[in-house]
Amino acid sequence: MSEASERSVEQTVRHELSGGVGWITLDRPEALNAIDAGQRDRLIALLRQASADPDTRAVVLTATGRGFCTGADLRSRPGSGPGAGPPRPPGPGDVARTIRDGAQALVAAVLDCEKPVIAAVNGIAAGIGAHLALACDLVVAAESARFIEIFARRGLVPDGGGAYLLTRLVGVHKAKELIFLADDVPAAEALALGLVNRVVPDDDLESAAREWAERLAVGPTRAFALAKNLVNRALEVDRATAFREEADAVELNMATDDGREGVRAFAERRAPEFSGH
Ligand SMILES: CCCCCCCCCCCCC/C=C/C(=O)SCCNC(=O)CCNC(=O)[C@H](O)C(C)(C)COP(=O)(O)OP(=O)(O)OC[C@H]1O[C@@H](n2cnc3c(N)ncnc32)[C@H](O)[C@@H]1OP(=O)(O)O
Repeated sequence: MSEASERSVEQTVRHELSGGVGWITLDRPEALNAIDAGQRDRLIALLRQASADPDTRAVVLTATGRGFCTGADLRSRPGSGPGAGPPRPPGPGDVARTIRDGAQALVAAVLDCEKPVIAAVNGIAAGIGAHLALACDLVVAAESARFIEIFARRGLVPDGGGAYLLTRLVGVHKAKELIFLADDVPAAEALALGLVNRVVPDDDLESAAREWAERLAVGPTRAFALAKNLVNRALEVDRATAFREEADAVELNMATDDGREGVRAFAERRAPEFSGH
């Protein structure tokens, strides 16, 4: 039985809402926060709930110990309890379905979350764990953090949007280098590559993530959601589509309370009070 299955998924994937910020914390440090299917599914559920919850204005994704997330838990097998027989070999399409419904759904839950998601990377981010961090809107890394596109070490094809994310973040040649060579990328190099926004001393990670998250949590939440979607789509659509969707987003936002509050506050020479609606 994997350690994960001895503790509840609520214990190993913790959630706390504080000051409008939803904190999601992976807490299985003894396995460097590798995730099994249950933990993956809880992460997806929490991100989807955060997206819909009006009291959640921003999300921070972090972990305990020296691992942020080292990808799929390669030691836990579904139904691998005592007396379980040998694993059934996957049938045709089974693995592709697992990837679609699992790793890809997890990364999509981050990209589609209608709240800003900050990754506070406390340590090693490997495999789908790296993609979980890199899919976030803002990435703050501890100096000791490192990113590993580790799949090639396991003879695997990157999944969970690895090629999609890396190519957009660092370009074709560097993406192929990271995928083919699977070398560790220390935080400072990740910053130089544009994989992360900030690198801070390990002890300052939580406060740095909290500072950004609390600023976002009092900002124009709907405008952030609309802008996030425009940026996410910017590399996929042509200019005409991008300009049309931008104009539609501006019009949508002007119909929100915050879309009017910002300009009104400026005219009245006072600080805006954004409600998030
Ligand atoms: C979305 C996931 C759903 C999961 C569903 C089931 C999965 C089925 C497999 C199908 C996979 C499809 C999707 C794949 C996604 C991936 O992410 S594939 C990549 C998987 N991850 C890895 O290959 C990383 C494995 N870990 C390492 O290579 C090393 O630990 C490290 C990251 C390079 C760090 O090395 P080091 O600092 O030397 O620490 P260690 O001593 O190796 O590790 C400390 C303990 O943590 C345990 N551990 C680390 N990573 C994992 C892991 N991924 N799974 C399980 N356990 C892990 C490690 O075993 C050590 O434990 P102990 O031996 O008990 O001390």
